[in-house]
Amino acid sequence: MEKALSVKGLRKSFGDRVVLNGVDFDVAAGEFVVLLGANGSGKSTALRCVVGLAEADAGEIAIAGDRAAMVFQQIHLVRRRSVIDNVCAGGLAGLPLSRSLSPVLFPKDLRAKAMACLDRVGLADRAKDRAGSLSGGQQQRVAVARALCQGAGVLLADEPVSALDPAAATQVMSLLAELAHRDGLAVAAVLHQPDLARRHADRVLGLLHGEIRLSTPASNLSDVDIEALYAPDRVSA
Ligand SMILES: Nc1ncnc2c1ncn2[C@@H]1O[C@H](COP(=O)(O)OP(=O)(O)OP(=O)(O)O)[C@@H](O)[C@H]1O
Repeated sequence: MEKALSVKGLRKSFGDRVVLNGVDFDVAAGEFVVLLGANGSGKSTALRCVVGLAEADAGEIAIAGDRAAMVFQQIHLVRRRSVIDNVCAGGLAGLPLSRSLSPVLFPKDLRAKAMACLDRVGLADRAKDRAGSLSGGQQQRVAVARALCQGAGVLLADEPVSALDPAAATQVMSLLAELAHRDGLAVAAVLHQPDLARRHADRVLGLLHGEIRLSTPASNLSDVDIEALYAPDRVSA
């Protein structure tokens, strides 16, 4: 499969704390990868380096089309604006400067693109509603639509379901899997739920002590793998 995202030798420290100590991984177009690891193992930092929110100390990051979009646990919609306006905001960077400066009324072509993204996440019928009136799960799907509106081939998600109830979490995970499998995006999500990774992802990567220590087909993820990531001292004792 074609690599859409390739990360090699990624290093990042905060002061004396080495968080990423040579992280290597790839995500192919059409693949859904989940990154697991204990609190503080550097999962978010790795995604933030890929999307450009943090600056890596060293390493190579290659992104097909040069652009990755990201969704977060904190959804950050503008609650008072309509759903469609929130999705349009994802496409602003793609407009010429003169058309992006006063986004009170978004251009017609951008609204059409945003509607297609909303349709993709199953929320076209809620386009005119206030974003704050949607449930948490629906808001996260709007955030995914906003990310899709950026037109990136790589979609990153940092704990996208941690604030959602089980049914909404399943819906968002199914959507991420579909975006990979049906639409050909490369999708990488940080999760704290190994069971959801098993059910929805293609491959699981495990981060420990600043390195990728596990790479396995998601359906093969074992309890021993999980224990080795979250309680390594117990496994080696
Ligand atoms: N901007 C920052 N300044 C200083 N330290 C940071 C910064 N961002 C992250 N860290 C530290 O880097 C380490 C890794 O953080 P990161 O958020 O990447 O971990 P994580 O695996 O995503 O954790 P969690 O599962 O708790 O979200 C932590 O020790 C954290 O305190």
